[in-house]
Amino acid sequence: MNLLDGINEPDDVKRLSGPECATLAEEIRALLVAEVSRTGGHLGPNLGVVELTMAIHRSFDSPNDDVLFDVGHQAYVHKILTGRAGDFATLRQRHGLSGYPSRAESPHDVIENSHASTALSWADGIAKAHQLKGEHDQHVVAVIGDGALTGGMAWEALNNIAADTSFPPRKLVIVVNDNGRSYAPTVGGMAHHLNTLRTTGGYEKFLSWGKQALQKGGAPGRFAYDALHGMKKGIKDVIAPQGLFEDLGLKYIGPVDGHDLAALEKALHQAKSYAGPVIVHALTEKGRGYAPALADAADQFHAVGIIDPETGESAQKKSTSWTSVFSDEIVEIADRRKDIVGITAAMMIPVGLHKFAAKYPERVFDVGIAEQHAVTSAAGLSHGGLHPVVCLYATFLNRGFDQLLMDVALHREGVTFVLDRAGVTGPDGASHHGMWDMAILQVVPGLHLAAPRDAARLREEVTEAVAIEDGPSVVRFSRGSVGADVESLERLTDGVDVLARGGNDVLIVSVGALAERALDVHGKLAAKGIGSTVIDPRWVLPVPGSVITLAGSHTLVAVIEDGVKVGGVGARVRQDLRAEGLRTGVLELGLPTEFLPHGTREEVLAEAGLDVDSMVERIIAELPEQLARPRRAG
Ligand SMILES: Cc1ncc(C[n+]2csc(CCOP(=O)(O)OP(=O)(O)O)c2C)c(N)n1
Ligand SMILES: CC(=O)[C@@H](O)[C@H](O)COP(=O)(O)O
Ligand SMILES: [Mg+2]
Repeated sequence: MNLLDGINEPDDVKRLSGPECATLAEEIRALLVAEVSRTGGHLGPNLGVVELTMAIHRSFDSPNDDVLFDVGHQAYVHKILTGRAGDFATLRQRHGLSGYPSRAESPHDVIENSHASTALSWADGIAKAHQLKGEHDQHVVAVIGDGALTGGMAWEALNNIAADTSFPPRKLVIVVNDNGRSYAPTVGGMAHHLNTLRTTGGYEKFLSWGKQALQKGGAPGRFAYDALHGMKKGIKDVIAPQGLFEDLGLKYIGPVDGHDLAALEKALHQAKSYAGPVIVHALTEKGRGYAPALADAADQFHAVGIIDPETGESAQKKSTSWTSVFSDEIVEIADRRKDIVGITAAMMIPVGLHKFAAKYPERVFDVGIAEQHAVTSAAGLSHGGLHPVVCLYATFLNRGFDQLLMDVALHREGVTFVLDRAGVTGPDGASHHGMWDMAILQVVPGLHLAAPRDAARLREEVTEAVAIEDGPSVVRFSRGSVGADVESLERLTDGVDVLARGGNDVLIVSVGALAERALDVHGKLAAKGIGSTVIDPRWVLPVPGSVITLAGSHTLVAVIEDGVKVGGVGARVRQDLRAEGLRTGVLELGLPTEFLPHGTREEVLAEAGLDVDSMVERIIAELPEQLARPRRAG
């Protein structure tokens, strides 16, 4: 019988002795390695917060106290301590445990959104609500990583939290989980400050460290140390971010060894008793206790697939990913064009800029988890005569929409956006599906958006995109493996590819990576005596003219797209048809305006009605009505 079997809620952790806690930590790490190596997930981040999460749940009273996790990818230990240890075999699977906090799973879970840098704003709001409602015994604890602290929202929140002059003061504890990494080492001035603390172990210790270092230098060293001590205030503001935090009006406690449970609990109890907002700075190690993760220089097993638990080696068969195709193509483009520069928001390898950065380090910028800054700094780079390629996961572009609209498009700056993980992604769930980009971007004046159907078109359309210099260009593609190339029968003058011909009952407009599926629909319709033409516009926004022309000669247009149908390409085709006075029916086969669950990409697409059979059925059901309607208005 292990201790984990007896952990069903935080009180069960509170009752453990110190040695028992050490045993429990070992059991938790063993469970994480055993289960996550089978399911895939955020192994490294969670191995790094075992003691930290235990200390939080031993020091506070969730769910009466709110325990928040920024991003939430590091909440597996929280789930284990709140009664879900037995569910990890279903992690990130359809109807299984979410990889992020989930209110449907537990009252202990609050933030489901996996977009970084939001937890402090949540905490500020909750703390204000407790205060206004007179709930003065409830704490809000927000765990935020050093990476998420590079996001602008975190500083907007800190600015407000620090302004709290209310009485009684709000009970808000910010736990900085500082492992020095996002995926790779965290970049930026904040990281430098935190690193200074990490290396000198805190301001006071910094001075004694300085004293020893300087006194080794004899009399001059002693003089320098005295001068240093005399500049205590100045040094404190420059060297120790507690100066940064304390100058904001926030109490700073730390740095604390994030793997020393007793020290953590001492700091958290000190924070709990402090009258006002307080920061506890914990130093942790991503991948702690698991040698393969610690040996992984790239990202210390930030997000793993299925791996061999003994070696950490991938146990999945190798395949060509969309990202790898882009990663090679952008280097070839960078070879040809010296004005091309790349920008990533703390995801150099995941978005495929690492090869570009390795060959031309001065031409690739990692701005931290700061998509808004990434987009507007790209407008600046363009204004300065370069052509930036901003590489993000599609879902994270949501955060930089205003900057794209008002800094890039309004000024007609030539910036290219490469959106990886566009469409249904799968295991990361609702806030990770990249399903809104085509809908929100179709309102941007002067924007061109391409959705490549395969590797050949990806290479082609990225090259075409970086040639657009008078406004934003976007290329969006899926997560995971890219299929075989889908060749066209003919390319029309405006770049639209005809993939199949077979009659004028239906014009199937295939957007992006769903081309093979569109051809399967074509084949199944033909087997039922329904003739269709399949086209891939390649550039879907604005809708090419030949799409509208072809639609005018078909009974029904079916637009298949891996994005929300409200405001999607299908909706745009309908608008453009009506503007031409054409009454051709349009069937928008896109995603519903819903938050879609986690699962495999196939499962989620099927549940959204984008499996082949469902689409065939919907087209057949729609046809009779269209056949009975006049093709032209009036
Ligand atoms: C807005 C946004 N951009 C990018 C990401 C992708 N992402 C997930 S976790 C992560 C790194 C987070 O680093 P940190 O906050 O230090 O947490 P750690 O993994 O080190 O525990 C990134 C960039 C995200 N979730 N949200
Ligand atoms: C939490 C986060 O945003 C990323 O780590 C994400 O989970 C990675 O997704 P991929 O597995 O698609 O790279
Ligand atoms: Mg980190």
